[in-house]
Amino acid sequence: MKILTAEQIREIDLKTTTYENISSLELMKRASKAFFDWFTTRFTDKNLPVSVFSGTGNNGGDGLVVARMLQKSGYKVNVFIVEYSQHYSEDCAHNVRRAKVENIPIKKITSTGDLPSLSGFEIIIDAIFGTGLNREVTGIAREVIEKINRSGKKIISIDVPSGLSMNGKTYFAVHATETVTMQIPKLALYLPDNRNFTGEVYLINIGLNETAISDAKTAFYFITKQEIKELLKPLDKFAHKGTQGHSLLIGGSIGKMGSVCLASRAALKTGCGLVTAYVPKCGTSVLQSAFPEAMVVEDRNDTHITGIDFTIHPDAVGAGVGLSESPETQHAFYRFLQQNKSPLVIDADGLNILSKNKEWLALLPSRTILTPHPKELSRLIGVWNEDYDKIYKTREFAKKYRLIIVLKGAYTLIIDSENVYVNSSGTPALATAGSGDVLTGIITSLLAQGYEPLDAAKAGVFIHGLTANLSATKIHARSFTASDIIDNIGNAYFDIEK
Ligand SMILES: NC(=O)C1=CN([C@@H]2O[C@H](COP(=O)(O)OP(=O)(O)OC[C@H]3O[C@@H](n4cnc5c(N)ncnc54)[C@H](OP(=O)(O)O)[C@@H]3O)[C@@H](O)[C@H]2O)[C@@H](O)CC1
Ligand SMILES: Nc1ncnc2c1ncn2[C@@H]1O[C@H](COP(=O)(O)OP(=O)(O)O)[C@@H](O)[C@H]1O
Ligand SMILES: [K+]
Repeated sequence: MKILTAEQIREIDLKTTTYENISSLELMKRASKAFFDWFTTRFTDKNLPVSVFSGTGNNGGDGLVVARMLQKSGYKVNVFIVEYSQHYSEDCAHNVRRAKVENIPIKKITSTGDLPSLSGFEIIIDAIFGTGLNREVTGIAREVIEKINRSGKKIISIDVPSGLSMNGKTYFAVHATETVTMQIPKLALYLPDNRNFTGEVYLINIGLNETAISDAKTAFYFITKQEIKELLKPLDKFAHKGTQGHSLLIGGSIGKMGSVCLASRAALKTGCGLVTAYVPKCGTSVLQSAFPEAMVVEDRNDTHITGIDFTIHPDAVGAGVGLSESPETQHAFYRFLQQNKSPLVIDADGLNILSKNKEWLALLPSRTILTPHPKELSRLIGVWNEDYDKIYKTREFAKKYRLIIVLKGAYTLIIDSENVYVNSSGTPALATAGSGDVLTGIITSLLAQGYEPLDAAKAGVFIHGLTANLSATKIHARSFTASDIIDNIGNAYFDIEK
């Protein structure tokens, strides 16, 4: 699914009205009805007092239409118009008139003295600014937003939290508890810098014209379940373990053997036919008792890897989990990179070793997948100022070395030399020890099964996240562990194929 800019969305808006021969007012009604449906399925108690804060543009117009629909269906609604400009958009002005005729309580806020008490309201609907924001929020709009943010109430933003910049760092905006955005994902909603503004983000379909959307060019995408469903290959009736791919996981050192166990088990559970773990001697019995399905190739050294010599022919290699950064291991890793021809995933200490020896990056096969968390990324590419800067620097880095970067986070980003993909699955339950090791195993397995590196990264990240979504009502987020991710990979496949 495409992530688009405010300008592109405006164009799609316009094209929708032209192609479908409807007025902009009609489109506003469609959008507001979609929000109304979302709202009324979640908040069924019509006695909860609702306040709608509307601006004077089309986002405000949406707020007014929503207020009208809510009152008509029996909700108790009050509207506050934040008059930051005397100039109302045509559709907003129309809906102010309609709301007055329908006797909805409306109050204008033009100065500090007009600021209402919020204590009587349970829910605040924020429709002050949408994607039309084009400068810093000042004056009365700022005062209203400060008051809303201090209220401690549930704040539901229509389209975007008012004040959120669509193309740069945001310093001041509504702190929404939920953002209900209209059909097209906006990059700003998924950036960690904006986590205090967006709350939980929902996408609702408002019936924008599909041709208009497909005409829009972009380098930013939101990964959806449908897309992953389409890229997963069916299981061949005549499959046998030799046709399903052989994953090799290289890693582990004394005290850190769990990481390779997790990665190896995740690889097998993701569907490759064979898994071999390459570990130091101290890891052999650990691995074989924890995970009997795996084969083990043992390093000559006891506590950490010093050789990386093997005679098997893996279809993909995942290297780096629990590896350690001792000088002998670094040297072994260098020699491995010199010889390796298999598709490759590098994580954890593998990344740290590369950060210390940046010239080795040139040895990586084209489309190697690196899976850093933000700290590991900063060791590789240096520091950044804010999220947009981080994304562009990462894309440059991916381009320079022909890599695919999986930047882990609440919304994991997959970045190659051209495009940026935002993952849509996952919950904070994944913030648990070994979660990243499991991801390495999943992606390595998909690579071994013959998926293109970009597809392996997208599907792997999506499946990994989905295990947490599917477990949300069965395992409390606080007690969800990396092993629970592995145990739910099968459920994730079921859910995707549904
Ligand atoms: N396809 C879709 O998704 C659909 C979208 N729809 C809805 O339209 C929304 C976008 O509406 P919009 O373009 O009218 O802009 P909006 O955000 O309401 O701002 C209003 C005006 O405020 C002004 N202004 C800007 N910054 C300012 C500031 N800091 N302080 C003070 N003033 C400032 C600026 O005007 P200016 O002053 O620059 O002339 C701007 O034009 C969108 O988010 C969605 O809710 C649906 O209705 C239909 C389908
Ligand atoms: N709040 C969150 N929401 C969704 N996913 C998360 C969240 N926090 C962490 N994750 C995911 O969990 C994994 C953590 O990986 P990593 O930081 O390498 O952990 P570890 O080193 O413990 O294995 C990543 O895939 C990341 O995207
Ligand atoms: K808003």
